[in-house]
Amino acid sequence: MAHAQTGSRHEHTVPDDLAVAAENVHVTYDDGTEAVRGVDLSVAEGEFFGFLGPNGAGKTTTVRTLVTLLHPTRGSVRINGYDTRTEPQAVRESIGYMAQETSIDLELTPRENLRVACEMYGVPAAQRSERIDRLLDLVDLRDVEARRAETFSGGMRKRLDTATVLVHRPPVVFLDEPTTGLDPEARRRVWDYIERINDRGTTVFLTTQYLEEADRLCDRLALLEDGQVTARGTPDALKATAGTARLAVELADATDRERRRLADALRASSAFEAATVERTAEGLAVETSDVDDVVQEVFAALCDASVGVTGLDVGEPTLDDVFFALTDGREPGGDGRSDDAVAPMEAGR
Ligand SMILES: Nc1ncnc2c1ncn2[C@@H]1O[C@H](COP(=O)(O)OP(=O)(O)OP(=O)(O)O)[C@@H](O)[C@H]1O
Repeated sequence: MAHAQTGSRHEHTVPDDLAVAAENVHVTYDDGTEAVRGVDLSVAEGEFFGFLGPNGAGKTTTVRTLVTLLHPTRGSVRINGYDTRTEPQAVRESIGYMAQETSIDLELTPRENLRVACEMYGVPAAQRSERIDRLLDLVDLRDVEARRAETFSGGMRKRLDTATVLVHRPPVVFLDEPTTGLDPEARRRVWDYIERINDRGTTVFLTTQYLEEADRLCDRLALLEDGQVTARGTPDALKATAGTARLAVELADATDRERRRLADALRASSAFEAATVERTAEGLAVETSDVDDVVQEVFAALCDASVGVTGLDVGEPTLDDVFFALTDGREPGGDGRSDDAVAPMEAGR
């Protein structure tokens, strides 16, 4: 276990009705590296929370602090209402933590691994067998339950790993890059599984580098850069900050007269306060930050003006666009394309 410097008692109080409540958390390693510099996080019970950031941003350090493996140098953390500093045992009993490195014993079968986990987490003996059966079904390893894990693929090992952190039915699980290195099919199965446990009410705190999945799965996201949260919000809110979507309208008759007639009709409509309309070779392009309303307005204007349309294409911003812009070209979890320092930005809380 790595050791972080321990500091003075926390100066702040944090609410205890959240699954995760971190306030002004700093973590400085013994060599002076300030890996986490003033992080605030609140995750509600049942939430699916995504924690993203480029390599070395401090995600793993933060997660290890939340799960009591490191002490914050400054600041305070409550997990399920328990203080990580004064009640670490209660915190550990109420969480599951899957580290980046697998913690399963490759010499053992899935059933044996789960039995060991049940013992470790103090699952009552009478409940073990049924609980293990259900977990093996949930992670789709029932067919291979008698095989040693060393014969498993990376995806099967990850699924078994995820099952072992759930034997004590923790209300919150922390998953650090659970699908890195897996092929798309294996990744899909791990995501399905994580989604299922969240559907059953488990709070999920996930670090991942797969932004499409983060967009699909997470209720809210935080972006960590250089030890600080620089953006947070729902995936939709974050995408909205990336600015504009672009609607390309291809007209059957793209003469100047026809394009001007339609552009005037579009500009006159009320949804167009936040949109710009420009002429293109094929017809028109509309840039807007309010894509839902504006698409409807475009349709209405096209119909009213009886304009012939041969194509309509909507290009919406993705989380990749958002984070690529925010991190100055370094992708969250990616290999990094620039080492430049980036200015902290706040994208709505
Ligand atoms: N035990 C340690 N001692 C000193 N510095 C460390 C230690 N562990 C991590 N660091 C440093 O702390 C910073 C944050 O590292 P951390 O592993 O938390 O980032 P991360 O966002 O999880 O990165 P990755 O996505 O690559 O896992 C980095 O500069 C790293 O080199």
